[in-house]
Amino acid sequence: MTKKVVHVAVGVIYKDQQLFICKRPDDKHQGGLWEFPGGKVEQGESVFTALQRELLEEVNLTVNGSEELMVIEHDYGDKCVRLDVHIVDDFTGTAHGAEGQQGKWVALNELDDYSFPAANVEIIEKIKQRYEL
Ligand SMILES: Nc1nc2c([nH]c(=O)n2[C@@H]2O[C@H](COP(=O)(O)OP(=O)(O)OP(=O)(O)O)[C@@H](O)[C@H]2O)c(=O)[nH]1
Ligand SMILES: [Mg+2]
Repeated sequence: MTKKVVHVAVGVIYKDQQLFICKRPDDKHQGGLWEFPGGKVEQGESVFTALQRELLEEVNLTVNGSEELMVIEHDYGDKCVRLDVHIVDDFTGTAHGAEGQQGKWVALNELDDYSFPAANVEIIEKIKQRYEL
């Protein structure tokens, strides 16, 4: 039987050589680790609409446009995810953890100081290539 895959829209929020990241609540899947804001794509919803909805809910940003970076499938054992990762550099608003979670702007060359879920290793590699770090 094929495993159910959870489809997730993930936003790499970029401004002036920095990314906005959030800390996942301890009680959630991969809790306590840092993440790029985002969440599940609902039935019948486009990835871009999910991205807009999740980033407004989680970090209070209005996404005007985004660009696909990559799609990653990762099996955590307890859960299988498909991350549809987009670079978000066209947005309005001031980013903050709008659901009470910790959130911060981190310089691209300091990303390695933060622990992310295993699926994010590839994302971070790709970001480094893109911004020539
Ligand atoms: N948002 C986000 N999720 C990620 C990342 N990396 C990663 O493996 N995930 C996984 O993707 C899944 C989606 O997550 P989510 O918990 O944000 O979903 P959601 O916002 O819809 O929240 P919910 O769980 O309250 O419904 C989680 O299993 C999470 O562990 C990442 O960088 N950002
Ligand atoms: Mg989320």
